[in-house]
Amino acid sequence: MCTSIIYTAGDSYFGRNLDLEISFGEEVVVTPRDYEFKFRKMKSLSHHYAITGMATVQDGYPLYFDGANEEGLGMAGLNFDGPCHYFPEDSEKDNVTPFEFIPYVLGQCKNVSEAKEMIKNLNLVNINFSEKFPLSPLHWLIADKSGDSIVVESTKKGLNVYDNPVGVLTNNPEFPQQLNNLSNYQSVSPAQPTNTIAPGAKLELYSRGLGTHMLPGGMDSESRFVKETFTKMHAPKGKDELENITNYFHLLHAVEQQKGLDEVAPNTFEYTIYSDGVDLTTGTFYYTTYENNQINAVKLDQSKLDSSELLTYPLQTKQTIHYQA
Ligand SMILES: C[C@H](CCC(=O)NCCS(=O)(=O)O)[C@H]1CC[C@H]2[C@@H]3CC[C@@H]4C[C@H](O)CC[C@]4(C)[C@H]3C[C@H](O)[C@]12C
Repeated sequence: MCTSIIYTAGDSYFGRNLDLEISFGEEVVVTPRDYEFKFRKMKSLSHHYAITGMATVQDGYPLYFDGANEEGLGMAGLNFDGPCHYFPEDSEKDNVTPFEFIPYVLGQCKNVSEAKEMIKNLNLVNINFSEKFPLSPLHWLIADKSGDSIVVESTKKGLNVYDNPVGVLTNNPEFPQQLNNLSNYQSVSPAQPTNTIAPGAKLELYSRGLGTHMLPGGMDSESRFVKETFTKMHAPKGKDELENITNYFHLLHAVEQQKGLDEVAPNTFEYTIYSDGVDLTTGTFYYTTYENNQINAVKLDQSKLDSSELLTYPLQTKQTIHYQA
């Protein structure tokens, strides 16, 4: 399971929680403008927008989980096992494999509307990266620095693109159902409720925060979708980058999966391996890991972007405690 958001407060911040039981050796990877992206069925891209994100590099190829380009367009792949369906090659369409989808879009599009245009003729073709990295069932949140976002889902019906009015994506079910389910929680509120259940009876407001009493708190994707939407929609906007990025991580950590709570096989637990966020205006990439909740960052270094070599930054997973004298 995973959660991805776009949060606009001054700048826009885009990223996700990666919830899983194993790691793929992911690290922060910057793909400079002249790295040659080879595609299985499309012409390669020898010059493109630079991309920063979380990826595992295999055979010299950055397999991005999520990331953003230098123009402020971000994209994240989240598990979508069940409804997800990829198609055989279609000679009428632009055939892009799921593992190429992030570089294909972020390499060429500046914003959500350009991405929408590019996706119109796209076919997510069922070709895997390798035996070791088989096809994975994903859907994607795509967002830009204006705060706009869309969801892309490839199902038996075809390639579906949905406008996302809440800027949140988790996992199953299909996006229209996730949105529909929010109807059940319309009355969740930061304010204390008024008594509409039994207007004549005297009901005590025995606690603060009673307006959120019905807010779900489970690890499942529907619960996280509702909780994250409520949390993000009511998030304050800070006065500077430090406040905003601090708020941003509070938003993602609100749906963090702690170890021990989501058993996916006997005695094996899925948990939030990392949380990350890119400032879509400056390109600074921030992250925390389960082991280290200090915020780490990689600044976008303009002087290194006109190159063809990947830049990699291993995750800092050691917690540092600031002992006071
Ligand atoms: C599993 C993760 C989603 C997290 C999640 O939702 N976990 C629920 C698990 S559970 O369903 O609850 O058990 C997703 C998110 C991004 C994915 C990588 C994308 C690049 C590459 C694409 C290739 O084609 C296959 C290998 C590849 C490295 C992918 C592996 C894996 O698929 C990643 C990590």
